[in-house]
Amino acid sequence: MKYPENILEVAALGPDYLGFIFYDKSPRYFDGIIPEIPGKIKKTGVFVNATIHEITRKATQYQLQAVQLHGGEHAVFCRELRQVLPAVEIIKVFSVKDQFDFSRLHPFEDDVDYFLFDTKGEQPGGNGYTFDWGVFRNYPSEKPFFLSGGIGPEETGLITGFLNSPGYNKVAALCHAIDVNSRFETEPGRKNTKQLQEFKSKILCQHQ
Ligand SMILES: O=C(O)c1ccccc1NCC(=O)[C@H](O)[C@H](O)COP(=O)(O)O
Repeated sequence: MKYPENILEVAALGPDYLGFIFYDKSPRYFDGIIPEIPGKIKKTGVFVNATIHEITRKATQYQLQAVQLHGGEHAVFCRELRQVLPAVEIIKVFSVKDQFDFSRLHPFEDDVDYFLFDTKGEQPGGNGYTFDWGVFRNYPSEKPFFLSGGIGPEETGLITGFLNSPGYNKVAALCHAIDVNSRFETEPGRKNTKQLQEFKSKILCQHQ
Protein backbone atom coordinates (compact mmCIF):
# COMPACT_ATOMS: atom_id res chain seq x y z
CA MET A 1 0.00 0.00 0.00
CA LYS A 2 1.15 3.52 -0.67
CA TYR A 3 -1.61 6.12 -0.89
CA PRO A 4 -3.58 7.21 2.21
CA GLU A 5 -7.09 7.21 0.67
CA ASN A 6 -6.42 3.83 -0.95
CA ILE A 7 -5.10 2.44 2.36
CA LEU A 8 -8.41 3.43 3.99
CA GLU A 9 -10.49 1.93 1.16
CA VAL A 10 -8.65 -1.38 1.34
CA ALA A 11 -8.68 -1.39 5.16
CA ALA A 12 -12.47 -1.13 4.96
CA LEU A 13 -12.50 -4.56 3.27
CA GLY A 14 -11.13 -6.06 6.50
CA PRO A 15 -7.87 -7.73 5.43
CA ASP A 16 -5.83 -9.45 8.12
CA TYR A 17 -2.63 -7.71 7.03
CA LEU A 18 -1.68 -4.60 5.04
CA GLY A 19 1.81 -4.39 3.59
CA PHE A 20 4.16 -1.42 3.28
CA ILE A 21 7.30 -1.82 1.21
CA PHE A 22 10.45 -0.43 2.82
CA TYR A 23 12.73 -1.31 -0.09
CA ASP A 24 13.78 1.85 -1.86
CA LYS A 25 14.25 0.24 -5.28
CA SER A 26 10.59 -0.74 -5.43
CA PRO A 27 8.03 1.47 -7.19
CA ARG A 28 5.88 0.73 -4.14
CA TYR A 29 8.42 2.16 -1.70
CA PHE A 30 6.56 3.61 1.25
CA ASP A 31 7.69 6.73 3.02
CA GLY A 32 4.40 8.38 3.94
CA ILE A 33 1.96 8.48 6.82
CA ILE A 34 -0.27 5.52 7.55
CA PRO A 35 -3.77 6.75 8.36
CA GLU A 36 -5.61 5.32 11.36
CA ILE A 37 -6.85 1.82 10.50
CA PRO A 38 -8.58 -0.82 12.67
CA GLY A 39 -6.13 -2.33 15.16
CA LYS A 40 -6.94 -5.89 14.11
CA ILE A 41 -5.36 -5.27 10.67
CA LYS A 42 -1.68 -6.03 11.08
CA LYS A 43 0.53 -3.35 9.58
CA THR A 44 3.31 -5.28 7.92
CA GLY A 45 6.68 -3.86 6.91
CA VAL A 46 8.33 -5.51 3.92
CA PHE A 47 12.14 -5.45 3.97
CA VAL A 48 14.94 -6.68 1.72
CA ASN A 49 18.25 -7.24 3.53
CA ALA A 50 17.65 -4.33 5.90
CA THR A 51 19.61 -4.14 9.15
CA ILE A 52 18.03 -4.88 12.51
CA HIS A 53 18.41 -1.21 13.31
CA GLU A 54 16.49 -0.13 10.16
CA ILE A 55 13.71 -2.64 10.78
CA THR A 56 13.40 -1.59 14.42
CA ARG A 57 13.26 2.07 13.44
CA LYS A 58 10.42 1.49 10.94
CA ALA A 59 8.61 -0.86 13.33
CA THR A 60 8.61 1.85 15.97
CA GLN A 61 7.81 4.71 13.59
CA TYR A 62 4.85 2.91 12.00
CA GLN A 63 3.87 0.63 14.92
CA LEU A 64 4.24 -2.44 12.75
CA GLN A 65 2.71 -5.69 13.98
CA ALA A 66 4.52 -7.85 11.42
CA VAL A 67 7.65 -7.80 9.30
CA GLN A 68 8.11 -9.67 6.04
CA LEU A 69 11.73 -10.46 5.20
CA HIS A 70 12.25 -10.71 1.45
CA GLY A 71 16.04 -10.89 1.17
CA GLY A 72 18.72 -13.36 2.13
CA GLU A 73 18.13 -12.94 5.88
CA HIS A 74 19.35 -16.02 7.71
CA ALA A 75 17.93 -17.76 10.76
CA VAL A 76 20.32 -16.14 13.23
CA PHE A 77 19.21 -12.74 11.96
CA CYS A 78 15.55 -13.70 12.53
CA ARG A 79 16.41 -14.87 16.06
CA GLU A 80 18.11 -11.58 16.88
CA LEU A 81 15.21 -9.64 15.41
CA ARG A 82 12.77 -11.58 17.55
CA GLN A 83 14.74 -10.68 20.67
CA VAL A 84 14.60 -7.00 19.75
CA LEU A 85 10.95 -7.01 18.59
CA PRO A 86 9.29 -9.84 20.57
CA ALA A 87 5.73 -8.65 19.88
CA VAL A 88 6.17 -8.40 16.11
CA GLU A 89 5.33 -11.35 13.84
CA ILE A 90 8.21 -12.45 11.65
CA ILE A 91 7.32 -13.71 8.18
CA LYS A 92 10.26 -15.16 6.25
CA VAL A 93 9.94 -15.26 2.49
CA PHE A 94 11.23 -17.99 0.21
CA SER A 95 11.21 -17.64 -3.57
CA VAL A 96 10.17 -20.65 -5.58
CA LYS A 97 11.09 -21.35 -9.19
CA ASP A 98 10.12 -24.77 -10.52
CA GLN A 99 11.30 -26.81 -7.58
CA PHE A 100 11.91 -25.95 -3.96
CA ASP A 101 14.22 -27.60 -1.49
CA PHE A 102 12.08 -27.55 1.66
CA SER A 103 15.06 -28.54 3.81
CA ARG A 104 15.97 -24.83 3.58
CA LEU A 105 13.11 -24.08 5.99
CA HIS A 106 14.50 -26.18 8.81
CA PRO A 107 16.96 -23.63 10.32
CA PHE A 108 14.14 -21.05 10.56
CA GLU A 109 11.56 -23.23 12.29
CA ASP A 110 12.10 -21.85 15.79
CA ASP A 111 12.74 -18.24 14.85
CA VAL A 112 9.90 -17.14 12.58
CA ASP A 113 6.10 -17.14 12.89
CA TYR A 114 5.23 -17.83 9.28
CA PHE A 115 6.84 -18.76 6.00
CA LEU A 116 5.77 -16.97 2.82
CA PHE A 117 6.22 -18.58 -0.58
CA ASP A 118 6.61 -16.19 -3.49
CA THR A 119 7.67 -16.66 -7.11
CA LYS A 120 11.34 -16.22 -7.94
CA GLY A 121 11.73 -13.39 -10.44
CA GLU A 122 13.89 -10.48 -11.47
CA GLN A 123 12.80 -8.40 -8.46
CA PRO A 124 12.85 -9.55 -4.83
CA GLY A 125 9.03 -9.30 -4.84
CA GLY A 126 6.05 -8.02 -6.77
CA ASN A 127 6.97 -9.93 -9.94
CA GLY A 128 3.37 -10.83 -10.84
CA TYR A 129 3.98 -14.51 -11.74
CA THR A 130 2.62 -17.60 -10.06
CA PHE A 131 4.64 -20.73 -9.34
CA ASP A 132 3.53 -24.34 -9.44
CA TRP A 133 1.77 -24.98 -6.13
CA GLY A 134 2.31 -28.67 -6.73
CA VAL A 135 5.60 -28.21 -4.82
CA PHE A 136 3.53 -28.14 -1.61
CA ARG A 137 3.00 -31.87 -1.90
CA ASN A 138 6.47 -32.08 -0.33
CA TYR A 139 5.83 -29.49 2.42
CA PRO A 140 7.46 -31.03 5.48
CA SER A 141 6.66 -28.38 8.10
CA GLU A 142 3.87 -27.79 10.60
CA LYS A 143 4.35 -24.04 10.30
CA PRO A 144 1.55 -22.01 8.70
CA PHE A 145 2.45 -20.09 5.58
CA PHE A 146 1.37 -17.28 3.29
CA LEU A 147 0.67 -18.21 -0.33
CA SER A 148 1.94 -15.49 -2.66
CA GLY A 149 3.28 -14.72 -6.10
CA GLY A 150 1.25 -13.43 -9.03
CA ILE A 151 -2.15 -14.11 -7.48
CA GLY A 152 -4.75 -12.12 -9.38
CA PRO A 153 -8.52 -11.85 -9.79
CA GLU A 154 -8.56 -14.91 -12.09
CA GLU A 155 -6.91 -17.18 -9.55
CA THR A 156 -9.93 -17.75 -7.28
CA GLY A 157 -10.69 -21.16 -8.80
CA LEU A 158 -7.08 -22.24 -8.47
CA ILE A 159 -6.95 -21.10 -4.85
CA THR A 160 -10.15 -22.79 -3.76
CA GLY A 161 -9.07 -25.89 -5.69
CA PHE A 162 -5.83 -25.85 -3.71
CA LEU A 163 -7.51 -25.18 -0.38
CA ASN A 164 -10.20 -27.82 -0.86
CA SER A 165 -8.18 -30.50 -2.61
CA PRO A 166 -7.76 -33.78 -0.69
CA GLY A 167 -4.38 -34.12 -2.42
CA TYR A 168 -3.09 -31.22 -0.36
CA ASN A 169 -5.24 -31.78 2.73
CA LYS A 170 -2.78 -31.14 5.57
CA VAL A 171 -0.80 -28.50 3.66
CA ALA A 172 -3.87 -26.53 2.67
CA ALA A 173 -4.91 -26.33 6.33
CA LEU A 174 -1.58 -24.62 7.02
CA CYS A 175 -2.26 -21.88 4.45
CA HIS A 176 -2.65 -18.96 6.84
CA ALA A 177 -3.10 -16.12 4.34
CA ILE A 178 -3.22 -15.28 0.65
CA ASP A 179 -0.86 -12.42 -0.23
CA VAL A 180 -1.83 -10.34 -3.26
CA ASN A 181 -0.08 -7.41 -4.85
CA SER A 182 0.67 -6.29 -8.43
CA ARG A 183 -2.17 -8.19 -10.09
CA PHE A 184 -4.69 -6.06 -8.20
CA GLU A 185 -3.09 -2.71 -9.00
CA THR A 186 -4.10 0.21 -11.16
CA GLU A 187 -0.56 1.59 -10.66
CA PRO A 188 2.28 0.45 -8.39
CA GLY A 189 1.08 0.73 -4.80
CA ARG A 190 -2.55 1.53 -5.66
CA LYS A 191 -4.95 -1.39 -5.25
CA ASN A 192 -8.22 -1.89 -7.10
CA THR A 193 -10.66 -2.07 -4.19
CA LYS A 194 -13.55 -3.45 -6.24
CA GLN A 195 -11.45 -6.33 -7.57
CA LEU A 196 -10.19 -7.09 -4.06
CA GLN A 197 -13.71 -7.12 -2.66
CA GLU A 198 -14.89 -9.54 -5.37
CA PHE A 199 -11.83 -11.73 -4.87
CA LYS A 200 -12.36 -11.96 -1.13
CA SER A 201 -16.08 -12.75 -1.50
CA LYS A 202 -15.41 -15.49 -4.05
CA ILE A 203 -12.73 -17.14 -1.92
CA LEU A 204 -14.87 -17.03 1.22
CA CYS A 205 -17.87 -18.37 -0.66
CA GLN A 206 -16.01 -21.19 -2.41
CA HIS A 207 -13.77 -22.31 0.46
CA GLN A 208 -15.57 -24.85 2.66
O1 LIG B 1 6.06 -5.44 -4.25
C1 LIG B 1 7.23 -5.04 -4.31
O2 LIG B 1 7.56 -4.07 -5.00
C2 LIG B 1 8.27 -5.74 -3.50
C3 LIG B 1 9.59 -5.35 -3.68
C4 LIG B 1 10.58 -5.94 -2.94
C5 LIG B 1 10.28 -6.95 -2.05
C6 LIG B 1 8.97 -7.35 -1.88
C7 LIG B 1 7.97 -6.77 -2.61
N1 LIG B 1 6.65 -7.22 -2.49
C8 LIG B 1 6.31 -8.15 -1.50
C9 LIG B 1 5.10 -8.95 -1.52
O3 LIG B 1 4.73 -9.50 -0.50
C10 LIG B 1 4.32 -9.25 -2.73
O4 LIG B 1 2.98 -9.30 -2.33
C11 LIG B 1 4.75 -10.59 -3.31
O5 LIG B 1 6.06 -10.46 -3.79
C12 LIG B 1 3.83 -10.98 -4.48
O6 LIG B 1 3.78 -10.00 -5.46
P1 LIG B 1 2.99 -10.26 -6.83
O7 LIG B 1 3.73 -11.31 -7.58
O8 LIG B 1 2.99 -8.95 -7.50
O9 LIG B 1 1.62 -10.70 -6.47
